Amino acid sequence: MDHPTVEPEPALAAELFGDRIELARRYAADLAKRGPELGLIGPLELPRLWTRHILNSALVAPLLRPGRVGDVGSGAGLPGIVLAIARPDVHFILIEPMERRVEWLLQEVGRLGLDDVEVLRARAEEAKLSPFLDQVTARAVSALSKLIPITAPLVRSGGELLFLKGASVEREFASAEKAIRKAHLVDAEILTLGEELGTESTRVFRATVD
Ligand SMILES: C[S@@+](CC[C@H](N)C(=O)[O-])C[C@H]1O[C@@H](n2cnc3c(N)ncnc32)[C@H](O)[C@@H]1O
Repeated sequence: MDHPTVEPEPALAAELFGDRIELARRYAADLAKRGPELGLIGPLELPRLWTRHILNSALVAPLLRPGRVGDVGSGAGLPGIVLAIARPDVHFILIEPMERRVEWLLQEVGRLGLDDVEVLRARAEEAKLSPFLDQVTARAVSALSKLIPITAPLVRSGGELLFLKGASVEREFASAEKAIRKAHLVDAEILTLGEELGTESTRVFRATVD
């Protein structure tokens, strides 16, 4: 069966990736070619591959600090690989338990020549990271009330959780009050990124580990 047409690259992509745009193009092409067959993205996502997936992830790049960032449940490499392309000054650890997805991530990291990226086959709750992370990202892994207890223990005091969320983020935030308190999170907030750029916005839950 033929897959739907892949979204043409939006003009904003070159602006967001700067001199790393060629790597982003290669990743988009690889994901479009292999993603559906490997079960990394549904074929119906191809017509919105850039806007919904790649740019949605890239909008978070300015929130990262130079340091160690873990991406929990990286799957196709969203946002981990996209962020590693956009921020070569950051050390990334892509944390993913599923073997086939880990294989894809390792291959893609090699193909793109992303030197400062490690791939760790583990569930977040079993990952042993030393030293602790400065920041952790996650996208489409689970609701905040479940995601916070498995990710906050990986982050150093003063480090941050940055979760890319959908329209349900306010509801999830309200239900995660206890988890936020138990994990000693402070300054928890919801950010909306990308509105001024005329693209689909990205909702981000951000909080600091006390
Ligand atoms: C729906 S996919 C999303 C993948 C990617 N983040 C994205 O936005 O396309 C969820 C991913 O989280 C991974 N995952 C689920 N539970 C996890 C856990 N406890 N620790 C780490 N990864 C987990 C799954 O294996 C899967 O690859």
